[in-house]
Amino acid sequence: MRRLYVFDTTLRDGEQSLGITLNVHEKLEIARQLVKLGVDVIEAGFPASSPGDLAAVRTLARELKGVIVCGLSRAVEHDIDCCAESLREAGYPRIHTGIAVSPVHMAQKLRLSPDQVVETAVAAVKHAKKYVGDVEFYAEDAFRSELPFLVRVLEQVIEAGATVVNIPDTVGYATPWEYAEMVTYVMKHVSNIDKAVLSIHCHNDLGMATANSVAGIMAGAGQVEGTINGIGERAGNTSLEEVIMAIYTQRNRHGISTGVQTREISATSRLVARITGVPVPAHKAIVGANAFMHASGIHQDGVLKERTTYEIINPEVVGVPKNRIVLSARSGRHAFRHRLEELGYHPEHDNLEALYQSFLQLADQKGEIFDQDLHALLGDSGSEESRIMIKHISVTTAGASRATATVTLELDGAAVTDAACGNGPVDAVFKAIDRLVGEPVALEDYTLQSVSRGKEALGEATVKVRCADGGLVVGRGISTDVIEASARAYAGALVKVKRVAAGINSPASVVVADEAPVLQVTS
Ligand SMILES: CC(=O)SCCNC(=O)CCNC(=O)[C@H](O)C(C)(C)COP(=O)(O)OP(=O)(O)OC[C@H]1O[C@@H](n2cnc3c(N)ncnc32)[C@H](O)[C@@H]1OP(=O)(O)O
Ligand SMILES: CC(C)C(=O)C(=O)O
Ligand SMILES: [Mg+2]
Repeated sequence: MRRLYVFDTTLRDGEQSLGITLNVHEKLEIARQLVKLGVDVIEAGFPASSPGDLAAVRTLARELKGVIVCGLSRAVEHDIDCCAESLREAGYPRIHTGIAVSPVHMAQKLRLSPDQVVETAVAAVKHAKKYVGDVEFYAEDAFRSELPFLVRVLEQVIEAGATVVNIPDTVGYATPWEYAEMVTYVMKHVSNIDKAVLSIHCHNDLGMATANSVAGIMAGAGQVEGTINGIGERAGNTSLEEVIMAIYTQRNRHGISTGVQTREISATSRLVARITGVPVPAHKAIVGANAFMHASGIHQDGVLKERTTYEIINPEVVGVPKNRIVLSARSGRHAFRHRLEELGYHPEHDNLEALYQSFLQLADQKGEIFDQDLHALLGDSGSEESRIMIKHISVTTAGASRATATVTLELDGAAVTDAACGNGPVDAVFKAIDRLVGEPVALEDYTLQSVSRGKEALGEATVKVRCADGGLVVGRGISTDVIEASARAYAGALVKVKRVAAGINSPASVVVADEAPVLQVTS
């Protein structure tokens, strides 16, 4: 296996993200996690940029053990002196210095001729070498440079003592095959490249930082640079976790390994997101909240039969305890039954189909279905012959306490409609149902509570009614609409009373028609 070195610049290039400034405590907390993650190099900051960053790099250099701690500088003596000063107590210090090599940067930004750039680069490396043995040179904007000139610069800085040479795609302009071509070109034409490690550093302006980095690694680069969660200047840097996992998942095909403890990836990502305040998009590869969730029936069925049908990474490998099957209207019977069984329910085949249809109806209203929804669904279902159906409810309110409700029920196979007034919509609906069902009961108690999470959470209404014989009957109703939930609870209680009176013992239930709008409220 070829060993790839992993250079983390979350605390330097990552910190160049708009709106992020990390203090020493925050840098140290992230850096300690990066050590656990097993990166080889931590670029801790740009010591010349401010006294605070110099102090932060100094603290990290002193505190971190068993890892190379690096500081960035321009090819300017003062910057290099600041790096050296901040790295004095590091076990393994590295100074990362360099200068831009593309025509536009040299002419417009630096206002230096190519010869002056070579001279400045060599002088910077020599100056850094006075302090540390390990000097990395970056050829900024290397991808837009003229390759023969890049070769000339790299040969001379290696000659001056650079141990690592970095050829960044500073503005994220490359495509994978072009970046790989540049790596191949450098390896072939830089005569002394065997005396240094070739490093790659990509930006994500065209969304290709990971692809370019992997292409560069396949072409032979020995070190990859990037940040956790891909944070960084503009559109960000290469996401290290993506590159690491690309290398890991393909290790048997490409024979490349890193020293990274992949199980620390998820914790590292969460820590960086928390401390920087930059959230990780849900669909982000490896560390996004959805990365190991399966949403559609065909995928869920596949994963339940054999995980690798739709998962190329075992979530445990990156520190995610397990994948998740998310139930929604796109779920099929396999996933639905699987979750019910996990929750301890073992419905018969026929009942399962009825439950599945109720589940779909609910999922169409609600989106994601949580376990509480399933518990509610199970408690709310009954056999076909014990049902009454709420076909339609319309409520007109006038002021806070007057309402008229018109309710259509399918009762004993026939649709019946009646209307009633009440002190508010729920009272009016109850009175209309009273008229339709015709059982003499007194409402003893009515409660309403949320039983699941989310904007479309289910409301559960519970009613207690006292029958003519003095007994108490309870009805429960579940819906995303509280009036509908209340109607289901009340109708359920009344139908139970009716069935008990008729000597029928099977459980009663109330279902809602799916062919018509159930509820209409006007004011
Ligand atoms: C691609 C990258 O990510 S590079 C790293 C980016 N990081 C940072 O910029 C760190 C934060 N920066 C800072 O704190 C400041 O910009 C400092 C301390 C570096 C410099 O501040 P100032 O001295 O005020 O200069 P300022 O930033 O305005 O301009 C940059 C100067 O450095 C020059 N310069 C830029 N890069 C380099 C380099 N690699 N080597 C030598 N000179 C350079 C520019 O040409 C310009 O020079 P000029 O003043 O002669 O025109
Ligand atoms: C300073 C260098 C390494 C850099 O960040 C870049 O070129 O993107
Ligand atoms: Mg960069």
